[in-house]
Amino acid sequence: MIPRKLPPLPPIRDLIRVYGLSADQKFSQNFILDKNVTDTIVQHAKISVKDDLVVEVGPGPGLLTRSILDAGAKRVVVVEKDARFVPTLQQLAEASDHRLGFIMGDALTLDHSEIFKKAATIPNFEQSVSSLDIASSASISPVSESLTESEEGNWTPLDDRHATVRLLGNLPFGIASPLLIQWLKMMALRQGIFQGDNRVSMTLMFQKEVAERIVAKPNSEHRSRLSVMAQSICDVKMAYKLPAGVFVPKPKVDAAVVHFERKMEPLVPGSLDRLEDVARFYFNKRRKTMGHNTNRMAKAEPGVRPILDEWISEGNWDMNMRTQEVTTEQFCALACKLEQKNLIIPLT
Ligand SMILES: C[S@@+](CC[C@H](N)C(=O)[O-])C[C@H]1O[C@@H](n2cnc3c(N)ncnc32)[C@H](O)[C@@H]1O
Repeated sequence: MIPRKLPPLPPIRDLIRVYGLSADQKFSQNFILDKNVTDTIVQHAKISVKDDLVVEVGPGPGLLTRSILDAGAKRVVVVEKDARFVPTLQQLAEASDHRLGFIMGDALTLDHSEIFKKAATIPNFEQSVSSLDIASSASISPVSESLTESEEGNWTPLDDRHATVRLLGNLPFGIASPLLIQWLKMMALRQGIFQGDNRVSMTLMFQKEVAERIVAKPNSEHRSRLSVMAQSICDVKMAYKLPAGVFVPKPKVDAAVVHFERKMEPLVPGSLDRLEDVARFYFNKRRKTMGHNTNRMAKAEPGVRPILDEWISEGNWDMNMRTQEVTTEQFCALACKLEQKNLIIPLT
């Protein structure tokens, strides 16, 4: 299949000037104006004509969106909060051969069924979505073709309702972490665009320091609650580091793109809430030993002591290890035990 490309479009700098779209810090706007950079992000996202749905958060003037469309994506839905971008998004939608739909709204509070509704207005998608109960947990599209040649080659469709859904964004730095946590929790519960057995990936820009925390392995100085939550449910990879000078206006910090692929077998079944509580508790005192933190937890909530003892003896813990040395699997094991016994731990 030959990817459909966009026709020649005015340079993005001209659109910004003509429409008076100077960056507004209220929306954490730092634009990328170099198409080589946005094309590289899209390559890391592995976008292809076979993907069923690509969602972009915060398209702004739309250069990353152009790269997504140039890669041949057949159904792209973008979500943008700043209404000033309506004319440029409209122009891009018209140039896209009806492959692009846009929603003006807040990605933090958006009901994801709106994304499916918008996708359903994109030609070729209608038939597959007409049978979809948007509120249900069904998959979004009965397309199996996209999975037979998945790049890892290890995703086996369980039925013909699988789809490949990709989420991208040069995220507004101000809300990047809350957005990520929200999406990870939705992924865990298979909600919204992460529903059913869809193959889902996310390719997202963060401040470099946040990206380092997300991908940090045990023993890394960057290891954090975010590392544990993300790695419990996704395979994560630092894809692309970008200096601050790539953005206009230039932010105070460098940035990096992280690529996430949802694990077929997450390390915790269902909700991530318990895992978040466990990781928060231990990382609140990250330099303390396991022995110290575990005693602290048992003191704050005595009912948890037998679970902790069991966890420690099963894990054969060295009580002198520090929080940052604990593996994601080990934190997940404790979260699963607490979940099974329906025990809540204190938050500090
Ligand atoms: C860092 S800029 C990226 C713009 C463009 N994608 C680029 O790479 O040049 C972040 C974009 O997210 C938008 N945005 C900010 N908060 C948002 C929110 N809550 N929901 C959706 N979009 C948001 C901003 O208006 C802006 O267009």
